[in-house]
Amino acid sequence: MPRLAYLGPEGTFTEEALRLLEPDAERLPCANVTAALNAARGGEADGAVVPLENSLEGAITTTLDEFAWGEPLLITAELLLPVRFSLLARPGTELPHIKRVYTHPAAITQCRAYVARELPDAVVVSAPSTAAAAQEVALPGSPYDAAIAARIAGEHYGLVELAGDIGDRSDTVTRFVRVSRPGPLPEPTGSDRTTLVVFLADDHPGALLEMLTEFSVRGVNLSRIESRPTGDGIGRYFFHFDFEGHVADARVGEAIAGLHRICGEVRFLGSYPRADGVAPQIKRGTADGEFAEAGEWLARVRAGQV
Ligand SMILES: O=C(O)C(=O)C[C@]1(C(=O)O)C=C[C@@H](O)C=C1
Repeated sequence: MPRLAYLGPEGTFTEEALRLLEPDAERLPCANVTAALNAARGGEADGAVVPLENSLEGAITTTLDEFAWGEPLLITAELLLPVRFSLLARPGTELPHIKRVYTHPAAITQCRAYVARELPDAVVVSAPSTAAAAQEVALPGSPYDAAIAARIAGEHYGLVELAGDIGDRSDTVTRFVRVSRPGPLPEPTGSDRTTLVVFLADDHPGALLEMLTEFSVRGVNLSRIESRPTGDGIGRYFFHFDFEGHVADARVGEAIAGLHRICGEVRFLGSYPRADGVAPQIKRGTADGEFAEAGEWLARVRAGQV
């Protein structure tokens, strides 16, 4: 039974994602995303489950930066989890009494319209996670009047739901990934995704276009591109890419090798089955067989068999 670290305490969306990804895993709750990833890196856990992006808010930047700078980890699975937020309070609390709300920063951005409309005078304070907020609000002397968290967190910590589904959109989804220390990759399934971090060799006109060309000419469809500051000053960025396909696919392998030739550093973060099961459209001339046939043709040309 694998032991998986996650952003705790019990009742976070990350825990729900972990339970769906690995129902039989032993769960190790951690105080934050970095601690969960470090537990996986250090061997305290066999892996970790962390949020990577949200369909409304975008990237979870802590996760992106950990993947780029920390000890290498490999993504082995992904999951798309619908996220529904509730306003939770101690029994007896009424909406007009709520002056201090506690929740995770990702929930603050996703519930902005509700808070502005229903709690215009409330101060919203950042918590380590939505469940940590619910746990804190449940304490009798808590300085907070309400938490924004999953309904299940309210049930777990003995809070009542004052309002449900308070997100700005009711179709919001967070994408979670399971990571492990480097080891064998998941086998290609025909519906896979690959994730990379790329550092430029130098800053020059067309550097981004050159990277994108490596994908474009091989028919590799990107699903996410993100720039993150390197920390070396204004205007210095590295790039995160998600794209369709598995590194075992010829077009993907060739694109990554191309990036390795032209960029400063490429960090491979894994090839793993897509959560939505969608198979990529293979453009003419980019199927594995076509790459193999072209290689054989080139070998004949080089041997003078024209
Ligand atoms: O606080 C939690 O419950 C989490 O699992 C974290 C997190 C996030 O980091 O985005 C996960 C899903 C929601 O988007 C809100 C918070």
